[in-house]
Amino acid sequence: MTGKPHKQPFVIGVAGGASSGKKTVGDMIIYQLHDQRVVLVNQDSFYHSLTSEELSKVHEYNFDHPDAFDTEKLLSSIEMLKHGKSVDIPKYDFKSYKSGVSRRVNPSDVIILEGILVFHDPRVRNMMNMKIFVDTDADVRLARRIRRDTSEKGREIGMVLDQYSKFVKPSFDNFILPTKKFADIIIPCGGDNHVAIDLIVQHIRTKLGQHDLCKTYPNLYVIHSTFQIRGMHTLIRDAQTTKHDFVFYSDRLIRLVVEHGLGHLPFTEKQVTTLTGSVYTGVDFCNSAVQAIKLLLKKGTSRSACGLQRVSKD
Ligand SMILES: Nc1ncnc2c1ncn2[C@@H]1O[C@H](COP(=O)(O)OP(=O)(O)O)[C@@H](O)[C@H]1O
Ligand SMILES: Nc1ccn([C@@H]2O[C@H](COP(=O)(O)O)[C@@H](O)[C@H]2O)c(=O)n1
Repeated sequence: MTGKPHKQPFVIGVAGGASSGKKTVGDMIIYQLHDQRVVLVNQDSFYHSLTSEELSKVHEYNFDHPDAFDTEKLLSSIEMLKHGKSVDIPKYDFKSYKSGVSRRVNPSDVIILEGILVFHDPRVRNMMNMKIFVDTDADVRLARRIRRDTSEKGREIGMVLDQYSKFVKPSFDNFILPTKKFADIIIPCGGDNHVAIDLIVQHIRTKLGQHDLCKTYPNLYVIHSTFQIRGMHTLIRDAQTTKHDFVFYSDRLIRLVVEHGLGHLPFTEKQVTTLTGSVYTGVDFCNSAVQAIKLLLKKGTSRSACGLQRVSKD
């Protein structure tokens, strides 16, 4: 076998009612994962094109029913991406009700699959590593829908309201809401919920950073790679880097490792009295933690010892 073994991407499903904020949540995750390869796939891309007969009676067509989507194509597309292959995903036109030219989607570290019914089919659900349901009140969803459909899709407000009461609301109650129970995370207020988005992104980062070694050694922690860390690694690998810079950046990297390690050591609560006489409650490393640092100092090279001494006085 040649080349690197293919690492399966992390697949996130984002479901919820129409205009609940699914795409907004997906975009916010992408924004925060700027240093990873992330792709957003929209279930809307897999709407069946309408036949001329269906088109002539478009007001009777239920776009909120699971049968409105080509789920087989969606499944095979996600399967391809999961196996590290590029795939052509159709572009759906809400005005002509037809699929047009495709866009090429390349394999990524994270795939976000967003759509009203992405939790409906168990085969699609089972491809997901994380399932998010965006829970937004019906009146907010309707207000956003009216604004969006009249301004972006050029539809009459009467038609939007008819479609809502005839298909959108009943389908939400019958097909979308029952899939909420499959969610790992339910986000109230969608894109306004920054706390939920931060927690989700942290979890994804942890999962992406998990090497196979982490499965063998459950107490192994991998420091999250930032542009700063990658920049310093680039510098210390560069044959053109001066000795002074090599020492400077190696030292900074060693300190980062030690500081990160200290964060995993046991501690106890400790109270101290400050110079002004008030009591401050902080933490104190346990004896075992200090012993561990001393051991590292004994075994360490002179450079790592230097880095260690800067973060631990003992
Ligand atoms: N938190 C929010 N506050 C105000 N408007 C929002 C918010 N989230 C989404 N929107 C707007 O509502 C509309 C639908 O949002 P979108 O994320 O596309 O929903 P969905 O993907 O669920 O249909 C968009 O016009 C978007 O700009
Ligand atoms: N030709 C179409 C296709 C779909 N819809 C509506 O779109 C909604 C789903 O999209 P979101 O991005 O809002 O999740 C769904 O409620 C369909 O009724 C449409 O109006 N016309």
